[in-house]
Amino acid sequence: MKLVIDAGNTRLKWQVLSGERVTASGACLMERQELAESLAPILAQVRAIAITTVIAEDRRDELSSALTELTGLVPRFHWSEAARGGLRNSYAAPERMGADRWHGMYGAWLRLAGSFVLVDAGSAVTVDYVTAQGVHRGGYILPGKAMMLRGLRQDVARVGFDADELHSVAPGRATSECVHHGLWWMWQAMVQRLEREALERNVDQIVVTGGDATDLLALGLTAIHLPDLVLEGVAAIDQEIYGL
Ligand SMILES: Nc1ncnc2c1ncn2[C@@H]1O[C@H](COP(=O)(O)OP(=O)(O)OP(=O)(O)O)[C@@H](O)[C@H]1O
Ligand SMILES: CC(C)(CO)[C@@H](O)C(=O)NCCC(=O)O
Ligand SMILES: [K+]
Repeated sequence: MKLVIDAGNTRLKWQVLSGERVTASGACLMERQELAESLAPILAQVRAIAITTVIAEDRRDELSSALTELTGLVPRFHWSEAARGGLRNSYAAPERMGADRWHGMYGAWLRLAGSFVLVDAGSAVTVDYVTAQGVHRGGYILPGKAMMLRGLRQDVARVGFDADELHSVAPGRATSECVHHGLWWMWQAMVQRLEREALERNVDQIVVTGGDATDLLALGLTAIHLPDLVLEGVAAIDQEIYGL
């Protein structure tokens, strides 16, 4: 059995694969204790570990040694590449691209025919355009939803608000409403822009993934929702290199 991990800035997501079949999955925070508890039921079966991550080097080293301690295995880290299987990166320095973006694009490239735009709504939001020929046209990096709220909470003195989200775009009449409606209003604008650009650029499909993808769908985005796309992409690459 192979353990595949996507370690993002907020959460770590994992799957256990038996051949190409997912037999278990989970998510946890990056702390040692949480990780050990989350993985406890499957640890004995793990024979290899494949990781995609965008966390900083010190946290990555901690994750690596925690996994080695738990399993006795040295995890295999996968990074962004210049090209693979017909998919081509637009970055002059491909290794600088977040591995989650590359692995998400590769997952979509393997699954879909035609051009696509991949929206990963996680801690940050990324938007990446890929042509039907597999050429990455480029993309965007934006602050994520939780990050936008945190920014308002931390960086302005007089904007306190409830944690409860309000899904409305009506102009607010109290601080909490103004903040939550404002966020929803901005995300609705993002949905409208995505749909317009997809038409203008002849994009066949909009693909969404990440913890906040359901918000985009709730706002009416016409898209394919593939929640495990980043894991799928890195699993495929690990298999191409090391086998099942
Ligand atoms: N259980 C959860 N814990 C934390 N965030 C969650 C959870 N469920 C949904 N979310 C939402 O998901 C977002 C984080 O998305 P995701 O889990 O994809 O992040 P990530 O993989 O850590 O991010 P990234 O890869 O961009 O660093 C947050 O903005 C939050 O609103
Ligand atoms: C943008 C994020 C944070 C999204 O998870 C990640 O892909 C990342 O850290 N990227 C590095 C910079 C880049 O992709 O150009
Ligand atoms: K992610």
